[in-house]
This record gives sequence, C-alpha cells and structure tokens, in this order.
Amino acid sequence: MNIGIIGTGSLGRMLIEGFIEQKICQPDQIYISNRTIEKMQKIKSIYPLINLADNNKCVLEKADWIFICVKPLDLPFVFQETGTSFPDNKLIISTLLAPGLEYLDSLIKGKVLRIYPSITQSTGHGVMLVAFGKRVIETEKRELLDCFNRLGKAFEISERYFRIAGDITSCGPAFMAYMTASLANTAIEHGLDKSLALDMAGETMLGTALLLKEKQLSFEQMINQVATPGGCTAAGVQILARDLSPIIADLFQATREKEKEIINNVTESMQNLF
Ligand SMILES: NC(=O)C1=CN([C@@H]2O[C@H](COP(=O)(O)OP(=O)(O)OC[C@H]3O[C@@H](n4cnc5c(N)ncnc54)[C@H](O)[C@@H]3O)[C@@H](O)[C@H]2O)C=CC1
Ligand SMILES: O=C(O)[C@@H]1CCC=N1
Repeated sequence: MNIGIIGTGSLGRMLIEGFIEQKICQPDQIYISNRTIEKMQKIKSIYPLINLADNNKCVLEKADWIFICVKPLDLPFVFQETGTSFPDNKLIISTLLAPGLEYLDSLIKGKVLRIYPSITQSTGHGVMLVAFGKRVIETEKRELLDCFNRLGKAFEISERYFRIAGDITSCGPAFMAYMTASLANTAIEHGLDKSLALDMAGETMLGTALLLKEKQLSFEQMINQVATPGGCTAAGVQILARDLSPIIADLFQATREKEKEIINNVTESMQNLF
C-alpha cells in the first residue's frame, strides 16, 4: 500500500514521521508533494528513499491513501489540479477543518473521510479524530482505524464534535505548551535563569504525561498527589479553580468563531470554483 501526502507543512511532516517511525510503511512507499520544493527536500534529506512527486496529480496516481494536508483555503486549488473524480481503490483523507463530509461526499466522486490529527502523533502518542464519508466500506474503516491506532489513539466520532474535541486533542498541544511556558516565563520574571526555567518546564511536562499514563492516574488523582494538604500547590490550585474557567470558555468560543469564519470562506471559494 502506498501513502500520499499533499502538503508537507507541520502536519504533513508529522504524518510522514509517524508512518515511518511507527513502521506503518517504508519511506519508499510514501509519495509527497508541496507547493514549495524546499520543505520536501528537507524531508528527503532525512528519509532519502521517500518519493518527491512532481505535482499533486502524481501523488494521486501513485498512492492508495492520500492525505490532504494543505490549509483549507488552498484546497480548491488542489482539486482544480487533481480533479474530483477518483477510482474506488483510493481513499481521500482530509485533515482540514473545512469543508465538512457532506460537502466533500457530494463534490468528490470517490471515497473520502475526515481526520483531525494531532502534531504529537509522530511520537506514536496523541489523538486522531476520525469521521467516515458514506462510501467508505467497513473493511476499509477497520484498516484505517488499525493504522491510525498505531499513531496514538483513534476515535471515530461524529464530525460535529471535531471542534470541541479538537480543542483538547489537536489545538491542545499548543494550549498546553503555552500554559507550561507561562509558568516558566513567570519564574524567569522572578529571576530564574531562562534556559534553566524552560528546561525544567519541558521536563516537568514530559514527566507529568508519563506519570498520568504509566500509573493510570486520573487528573484529579494527580492533583491530589501533588497538592500536600495545606501546602503551596493547594494554594495555587485554588487560584486556578477560581479564575481559569472563564478564560477556557473564551478560548473555546474563539476557536469556534474562527472555525465558522474558515468554513464560510472555504465554502465560498469552493462554490466559486466548482
Ligand atoms: N498543525 C496541526 O497541528 C494540525 C493541522 N491540521 C490541519 O492540517 C492542515 C495543514 O496544517 P499545517 O501543516 O499546520 O499548515 P502548514 O502551513 O504548515 O502546511 C501547509 C502546507 O501545504 C502546502 N501547500 C499549499 N498549497 C498547496 C498545494 N496547492 N499543493 C501542495 N501543497 C500545498 C504549503 O506549502 C505548506 O507546506 C490544515 O488544514 C490544518 O487545519 C489539523 C490538525 C492539526
Ligand atoms: O490551528 C489550526 O487551525 C490547526 C487545526 C488544529 C491545529 N492546527
């Protein structure tokens, strides 16, 4: 089975690393294309056997599973080039937050699904949200989910939950990194050396994740184990409990509004072209 990646930015590259590092396929089974050649060449310097395609059409010809990893507003240009009619043995896999499956199923003659991956999955950990279009059959669904489960955990859910789940799983790594960096930055403001603070923050984030996983702790158990009764962690947690909720509510609102804007813009530009 050959894998195609159209768009080798952050996410396309993560998928390439994940497929190769988790031994889902060999580098010579992967065909990639990108608008600018430099990003592809960097990937080729790491995986010399990977195939650089001349254009997106070549990826479609060579690969069986084709992951589209461009930004939503670039999608119309991809379909302009490749057409929208694909044989039944190909699976078109959109990583984009828009357009939705109903539109893709009506535009594309062929099999399509949506995934919402996470950049963390190159490590074999993290979450992939999955929703299948109506022409994907059961055996293909199982094969896809088996593959995605080797890149962390795959959750087949209705795409109407992609936004709120994606705030945890796909945007989450950035939000969590921001919060951890904020702890470090405040410590820096209080006089701790910058590189020490950042190193400490990263190591603590890693240790926290490993502890949660290895000891199968719930978040609440983790908090309770750290927060000695009457101690300073408990004092800090009280501040979070008092002040964090409205900020997180604003964050969910902001991602939802941005998603709406992107969906409107993509729908308009698709309608202009098709
Ligand atoms: N970065 C992330 O963690 C996640 C991203 N996504 C989705 O993945 C998609 C890509 O996101 P990123 O990788 O972050 O963006 P990016 O901007 O890093 O990468 C997009 C790539 O597509 C290429 N491209 C643009 N037009 C093209 C065309 N016509 N043909 C071939 N290549 C073309 C660009 O040169 C660029 O390398 C977006 O739709 C995003 O919503 C989904 C979940 C997580
Ligand atoms: O920021 C974005 O729009 C994409 C989707 C989730 C992560 N990156």
